[in-house]
Amino acid sequence: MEESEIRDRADQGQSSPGRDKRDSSTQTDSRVQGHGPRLSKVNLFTLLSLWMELFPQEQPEEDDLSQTRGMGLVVVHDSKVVGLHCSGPELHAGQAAVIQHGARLANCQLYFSRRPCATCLKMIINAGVSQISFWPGDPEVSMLRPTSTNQSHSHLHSVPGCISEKATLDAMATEKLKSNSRPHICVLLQPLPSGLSQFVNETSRECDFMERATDDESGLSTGELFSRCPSLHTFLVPTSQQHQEILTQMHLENFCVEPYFSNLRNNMRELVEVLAAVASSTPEPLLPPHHEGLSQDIARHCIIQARLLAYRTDDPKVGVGAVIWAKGQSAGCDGTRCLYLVGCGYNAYPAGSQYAEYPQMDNKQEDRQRRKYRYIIHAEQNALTFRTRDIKPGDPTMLFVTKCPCDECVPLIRGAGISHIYTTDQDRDKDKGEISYLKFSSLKNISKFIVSTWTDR
Ligand SMILES: O=c1ccn([C@H]2C[C@H](O)[C@@H](COP(=O)(O)OP(=O)(O)OP(=O)(O)O)O2)c(=O)[nH]1
Repeated sequence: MEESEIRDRADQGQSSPGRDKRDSSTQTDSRVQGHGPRLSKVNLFTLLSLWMELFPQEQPEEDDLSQTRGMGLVVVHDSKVVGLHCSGPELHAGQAAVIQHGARLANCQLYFSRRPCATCLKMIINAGVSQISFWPGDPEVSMLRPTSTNQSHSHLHSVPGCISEKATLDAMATEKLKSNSRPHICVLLQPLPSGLSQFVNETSRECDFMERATDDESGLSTGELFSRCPSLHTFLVPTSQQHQEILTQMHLENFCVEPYFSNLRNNMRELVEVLAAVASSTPEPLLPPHHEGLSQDIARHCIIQARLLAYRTDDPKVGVGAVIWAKGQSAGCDGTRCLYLVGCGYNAYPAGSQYAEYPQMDNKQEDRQRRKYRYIIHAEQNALTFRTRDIKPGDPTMLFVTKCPCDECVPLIRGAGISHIYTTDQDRDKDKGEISYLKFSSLKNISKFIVSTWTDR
């Protein structure tokens, strides 16, 4: 369908500031030039949507009889993430977004981890979103699952040619909604920039979490990392035949033509592998028994979100990601229960300056005017500046950040009313001249959890 598209080039039609800057003639530091590639926005939003589908649930939300799968959803406005949602026991992710954002969904772009069902789609279209993108795997109303048996989850791959009437009717309705609606409904799937998989793999192995979690397993291959996260298999349709059948039912038969089909499956697998590398190198925290914040699995889930955001950094050398969640007074309407997103970000040059020629060098550059520190907005600063909700004094508000907050950020975090910080020991208590990390340790009245050991200090 012409509304559906697969982009063949990462960041096609968009600038790639990090790479442009790295190639510029002002680069003199070999470490800067050697920095890895970055995630495109589309890839970042796609990965966050897949990861949201796996948000830890109190009880499994999937209902074999209803055939409806849980889903993840990222709501984006002006290129900023304004909502992270997942399906819960009562509401689908799309419905939850309508309830939480209402008419503010107008002109937003939505990234779903599956093609949403007609029930969600009609409400989202009605809210006036500008674009709906979905992962081209098994849709929300599953086409892999047999209807009339009580087969377990593990059998749902193995039934080709068994698409239920419910799934077929849903596919027809979604197609009708799609062809009669204003928003652009598409598959936005970009290939990873070359070298990104390897970069994520290497940095995951080197990161604090992996070193401490699995000292003896530093040689794990991507495949092995992948096999440690079996839940990620849910995003890949097991056989080519089943996948083609599903795409055809979704009126995406043009995706079944070679070489596009093989490219599609390959791109999907590579993206899931990135998620596998990041997720499998982040162990569950060992939070102390008296801990009043989040459960271990939710804390881990959020730090993985921050780690994904870090791969979108503008800094040619150090990526930092931050995400802020708050706990409301009453149970929320989606699978995140009482938790709602406040904001998220990564370290980058000021918004809108992708073509600007800002200094990028670190402390090793003797000419201080060419150092980056006075120009880069820190991950926490972006998360706070572009927050989608106000921080309410009564609601515990949790910052997850992949690097120890520096002295520039600590007063902002305190001033904003953050009550819990989950971070790492990286550079803590160091004074590096242009940037120092001395204030964090003496920060009072905020609960601090250090990821390297995942204890409170
Ligand atoms: O709380 C913080 C602290 C730092 N940063 C970002 C800002 C800058 O983009 C980068 C600086 O990283 P670092 O302190 O590691 O300095 P470096 O000179 O780039 O690296 P290093 O001194 O570790 O070699 O991290 C944040 O986003 N949040």
